[in-house]
Amino acid sequence: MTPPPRRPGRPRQGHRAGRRPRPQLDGARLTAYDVLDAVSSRAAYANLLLPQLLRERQLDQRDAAFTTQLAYGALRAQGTLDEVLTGLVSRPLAELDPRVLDLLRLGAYQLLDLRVPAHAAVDTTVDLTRAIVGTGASGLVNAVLRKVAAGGDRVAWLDRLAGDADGADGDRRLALATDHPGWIVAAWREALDAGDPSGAPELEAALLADDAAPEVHLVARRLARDRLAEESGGTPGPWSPYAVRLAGGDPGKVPAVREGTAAVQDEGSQLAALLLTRAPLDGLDAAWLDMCAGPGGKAGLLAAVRPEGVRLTAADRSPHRAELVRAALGDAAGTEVVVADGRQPPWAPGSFDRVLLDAPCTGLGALRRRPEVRWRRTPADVPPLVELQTALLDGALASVRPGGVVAYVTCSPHTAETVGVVEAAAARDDVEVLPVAPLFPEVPGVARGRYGQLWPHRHGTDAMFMALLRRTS
Ligand SMILES: C[S@@+](CC[C@H](N)C(=O)[O-])C[C@H]1O[C@@H](n2cnc3c(N)ncnc32)[C@H](O)[C@@H]1O
Repeated sequence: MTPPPRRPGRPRQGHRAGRRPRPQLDGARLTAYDVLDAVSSRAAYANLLLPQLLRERQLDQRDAAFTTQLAYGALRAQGTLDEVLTGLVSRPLAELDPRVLDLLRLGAYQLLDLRVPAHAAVDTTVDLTRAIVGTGASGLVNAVLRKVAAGGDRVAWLDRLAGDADGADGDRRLALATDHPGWIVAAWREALDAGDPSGAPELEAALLADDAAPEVHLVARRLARDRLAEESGGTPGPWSPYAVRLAGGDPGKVPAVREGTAAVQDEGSQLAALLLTRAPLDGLDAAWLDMCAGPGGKAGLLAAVRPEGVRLTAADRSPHRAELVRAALGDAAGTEVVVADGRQPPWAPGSFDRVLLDAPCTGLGALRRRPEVRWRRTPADVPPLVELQTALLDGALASVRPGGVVAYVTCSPHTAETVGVVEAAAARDDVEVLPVAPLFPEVPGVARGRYGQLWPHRHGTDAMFMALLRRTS
């Protein structure tokens, strides 16, 4: 086992240094706790912090895998774990010391989801509590976790929490069983058009797919896909002609990724960029715009696949993200990067033949990648984003010439951010909707009415939404 790392963390309370030898802390559990603590106390992103901690603390492979399982799992299951804990603590959870709450989540997750033997889960969490918070708190943690263990496994707890809910209330059971907030379950049901009970199996599959770790996908930008597959040990992706899917390993070690001729990019994002290129167009096809381009994933692919002579402008409101786009485009000829607010485009109206609007969104389509996001996002996040998306789509439609096309893309299947925004624009006299599915005949199950929708459970991609609009005059 790896020796326990020194913990940076917050100052400990209730522990007088020098009086008692510090218990031998479990490095994996301590690191997982530190991730939970950083997420709840300073809104850190686990997928950025965890790899950094694993590197710094040099956990061995087995401990690193256990840490990842613990940290991601407990963050993903947070809402369900909190429902279990709520009935076992005399105060509202929000009134607990946040460190104690995170420790309880960590312990309860081991008991309910990992089936770690009760004595190991409880004792290690009590040791952590004593070291991190103090002896007083360790009594509470001990008592509560023993009650969690006594309540049986996850199924027994779900039976108690959800009762025999069925029909519409079945969503509550589904929410608890798949670790999603109820509003996201309702949003998925709507997006899958799974309003009737026969849609339920797909709804469950869609929710479960959010709980599985995603494969790493690469995009071959400036080398043949077969060569990339060969040098990375991956296999060609099923949908994008540029995609390679990796079974494992560090993509940063693939020579083409290091050299910049390939990059990490979800296959769904590749299709979203390709949508722009596949749209039928009458007349001139010489100027493309990626209006929300940072950090440059789709712009990088567009730059690589555009026909000769096409000029690509990549814009972003954020100077920092525009800088990342510059790095992604490298020295590609016929490209320019501008810092611009797409709601008030600085270029002349109708300047472009094709415009990609990969709009800022809730990111609910990539829940697999960010375990804590489902609990951080709330329904109140949606309306301001819809307002921004609507204004950006207006800007995109103003930027395209009559006869030109706008691809509207989000990494969210939420109906308000997707169909809602596009239908409002499509009601204009000078806009027509072009069906997406015929442009992807090789991708089954992509049609969402006239629009396109990828799903992790159907396509093994993020849940990207795609729509295509043409300016008619
Ligand atoms: C979903 S991300 C784009 C991802 C990018 N297309 C890629 O594939 O790497 C949305 C981007 O929109 C930018 N953005 C937000 N509001 C904007 C605005 N009003 N005008 C232009 N860009 C904006 C954000 O800075 C962010 O980089």
